Amino acid sequence: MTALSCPELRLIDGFYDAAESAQIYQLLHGQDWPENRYIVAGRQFILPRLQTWHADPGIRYSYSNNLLETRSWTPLLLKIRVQIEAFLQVSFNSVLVNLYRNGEDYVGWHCDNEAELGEQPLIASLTFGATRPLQFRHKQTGQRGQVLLPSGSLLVMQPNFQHHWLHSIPPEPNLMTGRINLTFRNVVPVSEKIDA
Ligand SMILES: O=C(O)CCC(=O)C(=O)O
Ligand SMILES: [Fe+2]
Repeated sequence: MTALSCPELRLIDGFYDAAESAQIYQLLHGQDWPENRYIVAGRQFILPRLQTWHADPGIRYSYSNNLLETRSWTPLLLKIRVQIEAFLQVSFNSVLVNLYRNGEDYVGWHCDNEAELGEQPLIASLTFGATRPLQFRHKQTGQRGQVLLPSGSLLVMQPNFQHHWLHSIPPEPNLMTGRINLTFRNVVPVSEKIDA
């Protein structure tokens, strides 16, 4: 199965050309990466990748706030954000940066459907460095597929993708090179629940 059989995914290959992508990879790789061990409620978690989270002032995201400090935008991340926003005609206020140091790093099956992303979470996902497959699996039917994400590609996850499908980047033990992924998101403040 290819991405074409998942109508909620749209892949734009070569959004950045090879030279630009290699340069962006190097610049992002050189940023300061935090420790991937976290203690939450007395338990230690080890993320099988490195992450940073960048957002506009005042934007809180429970997933990241449990694990990650919120950083401000770097000039490079801001430049990419502006380019993606102009292309998609959508605005984003945050980005999660994932570094898969080699094929041992991965992300397990999940969907990005936190309440803070709103009912219709469109996510723009950029890849720099090694090509890895994004696998997807239908929540009800179990139907599966994958799409290869080359360096410089932009994958648009349409809102219904998170409603109907789980996704993962599986480990690939023989892969020695790194991959950096940016997922641009729009976090909407969730109003406090008021008990009657
Ligand atoms: O690395 C990728 O392509 C996907 C990352 C992802 O699913 C996430 O950060 O939520
Ligand atoms: Fe995800």
